[in-house]
Amino acid sequence: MAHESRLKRRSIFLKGDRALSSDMRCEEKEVPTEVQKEVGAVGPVHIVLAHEDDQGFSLDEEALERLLLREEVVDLDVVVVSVAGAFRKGKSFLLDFLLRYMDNQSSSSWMGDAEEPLTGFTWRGGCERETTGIQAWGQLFLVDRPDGSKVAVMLMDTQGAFDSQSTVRDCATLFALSTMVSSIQVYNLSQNVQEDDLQHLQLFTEYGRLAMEQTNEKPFQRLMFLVRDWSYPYEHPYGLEGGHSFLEKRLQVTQQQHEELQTVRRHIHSCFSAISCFLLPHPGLRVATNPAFDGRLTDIDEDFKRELFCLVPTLLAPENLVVKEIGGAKLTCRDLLHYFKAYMKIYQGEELPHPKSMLQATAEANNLAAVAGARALYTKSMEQLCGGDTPYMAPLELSRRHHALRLEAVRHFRSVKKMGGEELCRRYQEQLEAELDLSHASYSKLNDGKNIFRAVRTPATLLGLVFLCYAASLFTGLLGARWLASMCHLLMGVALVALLTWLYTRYSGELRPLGHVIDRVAAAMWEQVATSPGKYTTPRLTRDALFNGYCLCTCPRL
Ligand SMILES: Nc1nc2c(ncn2[C@@H]2O[C@H](COP(=O)(O)OP(=O)(O)OP(=O)(O)O)[C@@H](O)[C@H]2O)c(=O)[nH]1
Ligand SMILES: [Mg+2]
Repeated sequence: MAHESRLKRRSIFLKGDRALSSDMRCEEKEVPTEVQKEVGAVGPVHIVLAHEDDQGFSLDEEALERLLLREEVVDLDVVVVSVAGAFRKGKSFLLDFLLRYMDNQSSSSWMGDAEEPLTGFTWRGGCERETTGIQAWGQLFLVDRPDGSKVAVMLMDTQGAFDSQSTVRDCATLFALSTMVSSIQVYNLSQNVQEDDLQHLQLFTEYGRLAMEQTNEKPFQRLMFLVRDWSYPYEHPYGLEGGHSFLEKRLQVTQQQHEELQTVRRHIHSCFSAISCFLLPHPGLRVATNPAFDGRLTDIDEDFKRELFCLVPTLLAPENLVVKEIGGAKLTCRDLLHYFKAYMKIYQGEELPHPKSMLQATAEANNLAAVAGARALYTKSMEQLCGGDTPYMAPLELSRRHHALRLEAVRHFRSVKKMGGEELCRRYQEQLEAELDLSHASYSKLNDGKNIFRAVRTPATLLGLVFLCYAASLFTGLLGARWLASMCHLLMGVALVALLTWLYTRYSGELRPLGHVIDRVAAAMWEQVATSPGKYTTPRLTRDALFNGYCLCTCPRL
């Protein structure tokens, strides 16, 4: 029965066929869903589509709904097994063996006939990438677990990271997404676990964690480091136990380690509830280099087959299946659909920062550090010159000193060695200059605030107005113009109330918007008087001169 289903699959998705031209292979990729609908055959389904020309990814909601909302699975707890890692490292090839196991769970000969080509998820030799976006197997497998519960198992294949067509953001998005929706993530590596593998895992999982709600729990479930082509069985034997001792050593945190190495390891431990490692031998030269290899078992080395026979049940045996949980709650297929949509929306939005390449991130960090150093230099000197505790300073002098210090800060910025080239350096220099100009504006305001005449401007204006109105009311009263005198009285009352209100706002710190309005009205009146031509001529006060206090002795009104 399982063999029959494999045959049906193969008749439609014979992937190892080297006779196919690359164009034909492209057409083949588009066919599955249509064919599936017509003849009811099962194949890989593109659930996350990768778009050309830097257009990012989109979720094929219909395809995902067809998969997860099927009557027989919709309310079952879901187990999601995903394989992710660098491109061209045998991920899809491995997934096809996982498929064989799921197709034939109860048989010990699940690996299939010796001469049967390997089919299922598209795999092939060559150096160009094959899988794009995220693909799921077009059928969820029903499994009875030892505790009597029934679960639905979904197998997921992911676009390989670091191919020459994807940005760091693309790789991070796909890896993060597959980690977020899977309960078992297989991190597929070649030959060893290198420090950069751990750093990428850190970057990608952090990108995933960022898009999830913050909880104290570990955000992801099971992670398996799967090391392909392991060549040192004399140090750590193949399989799970060798993997365990190897990984323990690799992820060990010691006080002697540099902080950077410790952080990476702590981060990985903090992200997953369970971490394991499996060391898989090389499958043999026919698998790796023969263009006519179609996946048949006779062409694969015995060591590889023996270890594969142990690896697959480690992931998929009923007792080893892990139900997908988010925030401690188990997910059904229906729940998974909602989470998938929600996560996809977050990655399509703009609120998440863009992960960058190592050089780009380092260059930006260099430039930012240089900007910070230059800004600190400027701020320190300006604080000494016109900080909160220093006395009022002539604005022209302040402006002159600002320009000198700004020049010095820019010179300091340019003298620091930075990565990223002239273009990036210029961009950050412009940012620095804009920041220093802003700082100058706030220092100028602070300085203005220290000018005693500016501080008393509002009460002086209002008091002046009160006296003026009082004098006018007396004068108009004497002349017999009683209504005019009443108007002057009224105006005097308004000015008095404004003065008292202003004093209250300054004393209590309450009703600040009202105090601000009174300040602005008083300032407008003051300026009106100060700049009225012809009335106050000797000397004519400019606004700056007035507040500078430069012309104090020659200004009769002050
Ligand atoms: N060296 C080596 N080659 C393998 C192994 N498993 C599969 N291959 C070969 O690696 C090649 C690529 O296999 P795929 O399964 O298409 O690789 P992939 O990681 O899915 O590639 P992308 O979809 O492009 O990311 C094929 O020629 C396989 O025969 C392995 O364990 N070691
Ligand atoms: Mg692939």
